[in-house]
Amino acid sequence: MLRVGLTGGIGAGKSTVASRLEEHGALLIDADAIAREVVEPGTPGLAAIVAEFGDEVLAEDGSLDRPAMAERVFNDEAARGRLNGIVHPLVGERTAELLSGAPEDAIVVHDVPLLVENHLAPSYHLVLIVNAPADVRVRRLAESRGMPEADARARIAAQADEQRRRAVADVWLDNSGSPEMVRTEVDTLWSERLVPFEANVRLRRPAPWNRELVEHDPAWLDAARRALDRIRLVAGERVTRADHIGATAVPDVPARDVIDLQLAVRSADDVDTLGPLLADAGFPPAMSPAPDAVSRAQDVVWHGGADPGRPVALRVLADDNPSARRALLLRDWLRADSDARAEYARIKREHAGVSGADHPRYAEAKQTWLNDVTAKAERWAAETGWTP
Ligand SMILES: CC(C)(COP(=O)(O)OP(=O)(O)OC[C@H]1O[C@@H](n2cnc3c(N)ncnc32)[C@H](O)[C@@H]1O)[C@@H](O)C(=O)NCCC(=O)NCCS
Ligand SMILES: Nc1ncnc2c1ncn2[C@@H]1O[C@H](COP(=O)(O)OP(=O)(O)OP(=O)(O)O)[C@@H](O)[C@H]1O
Repeated sequence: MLRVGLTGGIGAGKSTVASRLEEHGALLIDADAIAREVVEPGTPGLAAIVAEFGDEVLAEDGSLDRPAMAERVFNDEAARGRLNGIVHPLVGERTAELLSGAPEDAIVVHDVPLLVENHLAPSYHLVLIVNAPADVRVRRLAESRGMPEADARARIAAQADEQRRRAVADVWLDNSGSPEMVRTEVDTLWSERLVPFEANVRLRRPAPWNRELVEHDPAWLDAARRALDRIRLVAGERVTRADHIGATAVPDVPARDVIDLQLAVRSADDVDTLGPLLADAGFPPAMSPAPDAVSRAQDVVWHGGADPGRPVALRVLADDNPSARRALLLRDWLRADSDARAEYARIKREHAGVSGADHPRYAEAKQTWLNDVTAKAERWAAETGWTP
C-alpha cells in the first residue's frame, strides 16, 4: 500500500486534486468527512463536544450547529484546541480502521487539511501539497460557497503558512491557474510517479539510481531532511543518529542525483530488525551503489528509495562501525574547506567526463582521493575539536 498525504490551506483545491486521483483509481480517505461522521447525532464525539461547550452548540434538530461552532473556534485558539482535542483522536481511530481494510496494492490518498499542523508528514510515503495564493483562495471560497471574506481569513490564520507547507512537500502543485491545468499535472504525477512508487514498495525494489553527474542542487538538503524524518520515525528508539552524507550533502560539488543517507543504530541486530520496516516505509533493500570503499565497508546494509521521483542510497550500520564516523568527518571537512571542495569537484568532473559517473574507474578515482585526504581531515578534526 502506498500512503499519500494530501494537504493545502482552505480552498487551495485539495478536493479538486483528490477527485482526480480517485478517478485514476486511488482510494480516498477524507479527514473532513470523517470529522463530520464522528460527531453525528448519537455519537460519543458529539456528547463530548456538548459536555465541553454546552447545549448552545447544538442545532434545533440535535445535530452539531457547525456555523455556531465555527464562529466560536476560529476566533479563539484555546477553544479550537479543546475542539481539536476531542475530534482529532476520534478521526485518528476511524482513519486507522479504514487504512487497515485497504487492499495491499492500493494507492491511498489521505486528504488531511491539518497534516502540517499535526506533524503527520513523516508517516506518509509521499506528501502532496496543493497551493494557491491566499487572495485567490478567499475569492474562490466566496464565489463557490458564499463564505464571507472574514471567515475565510480567520481559518487561514488558524492554519500553517506556506513556508511550513513547503518544508514537508515532496510534490508542490500550483493551483493558481485553471482546474484543467492542475488536473493535467495530477495525471502525470499519477502515471509517472505514484503508480511505479506503489509497485516498488509492494515488490520491495528500489527505483533506479541516476547515472550522470549534475550540479549541486540546494533542494537536495530538503529532500534529505524529509527522508531522514521518515527513517527516524521508523527506527524509533533504535536510532543513534541519521544523517545526510556524501556529495549531495556538500555545497558546490557535482554529484549523481542520488541522496546518500546514513542510519546508525544501536547494534547489528537492530540493522536486521529494521530491514522490513524500512522497506514498508519506502526504503527497500538494495545493492551497494558503487564498487568503492565506502560502499564496500564491512557490516553495512544498503537500502534504496522506492520513489522514482527521489532516488536515495541509505546505508544502515551499527553506531560503533568506524565507517559511520568517517562518512561524517569527510562531509563536515568538505563543508568547512572550500579549497578541498574545489579539488573534490575537479576530480569528480574529470573522471566522470572520461568514464561516466557509473563507471568503476570514476568511483575508484573519487575513492582514492577521499582516502588520500583522510589524514588531512583528521588533522582538521583535531585542530577544531570536531566530533561527529
Ligand atoms: C468547526 C467546525 C464545526 C466547522 O465546520 P464547517 O462545516 O464550517 O467546516 P468543515 O468541517 O467542512 O471544514 C472546512 C475547512 O475548515 C478548515 N478547518 C476545519 N477545522 C479546522 C481546525 N480545527 N483548524 C484549522 N482549520 C480547520 C479546514 O480547511 C477544513 O477543510 C469543523 O470544522 C470542525 O469540527 N473542526 C474541528 C475538526 C477538524 O480539525 N477538522 C479538520 C480536519 S480533521
Ligand atoms: N484552479 C481553479 N480555478 C478556479 N476554481 C477552482 C480551482 N480549483 C478549485 N477551484 C474551486 O475553488 C473551490 C475550492 O476548491 P476545493 O474545494 O477543491 O478546495 P479544498 O482545498 O478542498 O477546500 P477545503 O479546504 O474547504 O476542503 C471549489 O469551489 C473549487 O471548485
